[in-house]
Amino acid sequence: MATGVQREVTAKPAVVRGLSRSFGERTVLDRLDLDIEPGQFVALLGPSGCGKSTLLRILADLDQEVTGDVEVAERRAVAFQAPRLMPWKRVWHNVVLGLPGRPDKQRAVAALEEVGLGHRVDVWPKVLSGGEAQRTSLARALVREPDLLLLDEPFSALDALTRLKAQHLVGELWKRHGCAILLVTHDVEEALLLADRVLVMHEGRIGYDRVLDLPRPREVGDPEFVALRAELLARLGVE
Ligand SMILES: Nc1ncnc2c1ncn2[C@@H]1O[C@H](COP(=O)(O)OP(=O)(O)OP(=O)(O)O)[C@@H](O)[C@H]1O
Repeated sequence: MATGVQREVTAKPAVVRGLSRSFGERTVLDRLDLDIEPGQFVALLGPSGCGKSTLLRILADLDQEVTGDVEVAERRAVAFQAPRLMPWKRVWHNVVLGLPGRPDKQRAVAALEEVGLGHRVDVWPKVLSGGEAQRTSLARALVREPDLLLLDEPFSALDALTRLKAQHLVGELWKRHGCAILLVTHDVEEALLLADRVLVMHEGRIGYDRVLDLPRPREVGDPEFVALRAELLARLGVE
């Protein structure tokens, strides 16, 4: 994998125009527009049921029942809230599952080492802790060298400390790989700690779109951080 290499990617990893998706009578996405720039870390917030996962699934090409235009980088990868590992394959094999050619263990090991799981290569998924399973899922995404990494609440099932560590890891991996990331999250602080840009969905579209120019590493106590958190919570109707 392209460890330490910032790949030159010029095309936008996602361009969405007039995207609509309905389930029966209910319109979940309503003529939504979105551009994601190369290497940009975008956090997507919004109340439960507003359509965040629906949008992510469409970008991952897991749902094609849509109207509108969607162009997404061919090299994309997804990690979900539940790691979805195959219990009958060893951890390393899970990482390279679905890649063309013979399962490449060396490649899997490199990816697992990158997420701090060099010691878990040969075990079965059932012995992994929740945080380890989630990191395996990240390794599986990164081994595909994506231009766009789609993350659907990847940390929400983790305890607070493991979650902080996983957030830090994602920040580091993003810096190293230079891929664009779309992170669906409920957590305003997580969005403000990690993202370059924060989106809030509202009535089936992007209702709020803000580029963050906060210096990194971010500090939760920083006055600008505190002000942004209040602004976002107000947007989300949590005042
Ligand atoms: N396959 C489906 N069939 C019917 N309705 C669906 C389907 N998938 C999603 N929905 C509905 O679409 C709406 C948006 O769901 P979605 O999972 O995208 O929301 P979300 O913003 O990700 O929510 P949460 O934050 O709770 O995960 C919900 O009302 C949901 O019930």
